[in-house]
Amino acid sequence: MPGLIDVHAHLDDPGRAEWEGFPSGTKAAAAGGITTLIDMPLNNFPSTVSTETLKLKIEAAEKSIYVDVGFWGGLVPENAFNATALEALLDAGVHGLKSFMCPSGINDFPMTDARHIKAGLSVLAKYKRPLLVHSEIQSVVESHLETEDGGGDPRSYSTYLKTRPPSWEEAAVRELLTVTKDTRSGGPAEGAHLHVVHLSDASSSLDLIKEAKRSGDSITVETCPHYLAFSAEEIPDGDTRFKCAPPIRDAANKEKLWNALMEGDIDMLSSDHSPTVPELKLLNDGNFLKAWGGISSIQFVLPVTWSYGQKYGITLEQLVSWWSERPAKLAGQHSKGAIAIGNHADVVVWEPEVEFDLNEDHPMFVKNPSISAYIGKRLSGKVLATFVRGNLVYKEGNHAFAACGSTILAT
Ligand SMILES: NC(=O)NC(NC(N)=O)C(=O)[O-]
Ligand SMILES: [Zn+2]
Ligand SMILES: [Zn+2]
Repeated sequence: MPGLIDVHAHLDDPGRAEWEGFPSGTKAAAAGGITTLIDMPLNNFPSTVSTETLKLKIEAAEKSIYVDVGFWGGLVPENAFNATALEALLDAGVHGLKSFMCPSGINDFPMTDARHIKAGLSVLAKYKRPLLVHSEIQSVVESHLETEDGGGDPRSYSTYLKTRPPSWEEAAVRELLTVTKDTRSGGPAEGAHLHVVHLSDASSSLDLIKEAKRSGDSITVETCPHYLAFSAEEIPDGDTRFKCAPPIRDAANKEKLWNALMEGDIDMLSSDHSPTVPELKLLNDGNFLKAWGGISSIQFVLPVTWSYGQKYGITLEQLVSWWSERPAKLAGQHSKGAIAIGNHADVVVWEPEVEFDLNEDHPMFVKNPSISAYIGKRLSGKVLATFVRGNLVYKEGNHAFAACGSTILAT
């Protein structure tokens, strides 16, 4: 199959390499059949919001990556109204921009509002590159729940779930759609594209996105394997490995997400691999309100999608569409995403029918395996080998000696 392209991964390098890092993160990606990933501009320090900080990223990645790696740049209040700075960042090779509509949890990556996003889109239009948005708007009414005493037991998942209701996602999407109109044919930002990352709410938020697509807005949406594999009902008290934002919702929502994916209303999948050190996951404490939000998953997205998708009758062709073709298009990777003459030979060899237990004995290549929400699961779909541009980078538990992945810059 074509190698997977993960358009949403946080490898935290430079600056927080103890959370993940380029060597461990790309080794895990290769072991999971991912041949290209586009690294997010935050959780590393400093955040990737300028040509200088992009340079640090590229330096950190070079000679230490086992798969191809590209970069998103950050759209933040500091650069949003500075077209010259944004153009410099895009000229330097970021594949597009990423912004947050709520606090990101990272001090040097502040949130943006619709005005910043409108300004960003108008610059992106010239480059025909996308803006990816973390679409949640913190509402004042509910935010008191996020304070220390929570309004419930902080070890109980339902306490956390209530702090980030679907209305947060809906409010963000509603606001985004006031500016995505600009991307329509003939509009002031024609050529720009808006991509909603990690959708969790399969109800109103998704309905709004569907309607915008029908109206001709240039908009796509991804969801992540953890929203398709888990439901709120089954998350044990204190098990903060499952904390992420937006949160994993109830089983009925999960069912709706699968239906939307099967119907083509959700365009693609990404890992949103967002690990940290075990100490910040507060695994002993189990405090959902204080623990770091983010799921560690990059090595297992292929078997997870395949295993949990059996019930819905997913096909290999759908896997390729969700994990290779459409992500390649979003990231402007025209020589990737399909096995075709002239393309890079980015290939994963795997056995869909082979099952394995993801226990402590299973080789894990992420830096902090204990925080992964998938430990303890039985999955089907074993990756045998991964090739990046024809180079064998992973085979049956072993990696190539040389880290021969390339940094990929947009031109
Ligand atoms: N700072 C983060 O990496 N946040 C991430 N955290 C999640 N998803 O829980 C994200 O993508 O929003
Ligand atoms: Zn996010
Ligand atoms: Zn993320």
